[in-house]
Amino acid sequence: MSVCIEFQDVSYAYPLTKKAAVRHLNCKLEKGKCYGVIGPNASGKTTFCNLMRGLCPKFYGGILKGNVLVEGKNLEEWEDGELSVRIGYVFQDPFAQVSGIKETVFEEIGMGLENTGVEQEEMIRRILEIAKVVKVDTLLQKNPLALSGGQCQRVAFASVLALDSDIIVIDEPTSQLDPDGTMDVFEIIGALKRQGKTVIIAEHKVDLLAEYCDEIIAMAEGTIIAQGTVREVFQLQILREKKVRIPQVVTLALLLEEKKKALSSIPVSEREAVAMLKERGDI
Ligand SMILES: Nc1ncnc2c1ncn2[C@@H]1O[C@H](COP(=O)(O)OP(=O)(O)OP(=O)(O)O)[C@@H](O)[C@H]1O
Repeated sequence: MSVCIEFQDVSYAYPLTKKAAVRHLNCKLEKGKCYGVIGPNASGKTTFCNLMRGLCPKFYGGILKGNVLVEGKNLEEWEDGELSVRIGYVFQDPFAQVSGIKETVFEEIGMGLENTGVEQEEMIRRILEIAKVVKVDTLLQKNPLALSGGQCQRVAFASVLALDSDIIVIDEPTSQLDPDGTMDVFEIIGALKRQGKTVIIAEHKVDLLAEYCDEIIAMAEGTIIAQGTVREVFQLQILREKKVRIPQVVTLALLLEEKKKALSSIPVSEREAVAMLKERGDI
């Protein structure tokens, strides 16, 4: 097991707030795995993402206690520029990600690459390739400030993918997207996983997380209440107690269990549930 991010008893309070946004976070994230971060509104998901990217407290200010280690090195030991290439970060608000200084989507996607020493030919090749993958190839000559929410979210995603970071943190990437756009994002996440990237994704769409993630980190009221495989975490009673959303298929399986009609195990996708029901001859 190779740990790439570790939280050691991390608590953090934003400036001018009395209550810490997150408290006593302890977790280890392994290289090459995909993590889904779930929890109700204001449970601390974004703050957790901001912490691993070093934005709290460097950008936001506030008080940090404990240690956040990236590749074994404490956050303070990382140069800002170095960390921003090592960890790609797709913000919750795509409009916040757009630089506002580039005139075309093409330039916007390439912006992060400009300072990394990538040769121009390679840079153009990468921008065109990624634009196709995230389906913004028809927008390349548009002004980034004239994009719709969904288009902006795709461009923000493309800018981060262009950096080819080993670790990619994505905070609610589908909030502005329709169902097709959402599926596109999850397909990209699947491709990133296959490339061996470490992906951390905060999302409310738990049904999709269950299908794509290796592990789930569940948060409530600023703390991590559970971490483990999708199957382990989603069946925990504490999630229901803390009003953490769980996949519909898990709710159904737990209900069947209550009625003494339990499936052979807890399914985490519709496909699995159908297979289990077929196996015992129910359908
Ligand atoms: N910039 C900020 N200044 C002060 N408090 C903040 C700031 N950002 C977040 N908070 C507070 O920190 C707590 C955790 O918020 P956070 O945004 O991390 O939760 P979240 O789980 O991502 O929520 P959501 O699902 O609504 O995006 C909340 O109480 C929130 O009000």
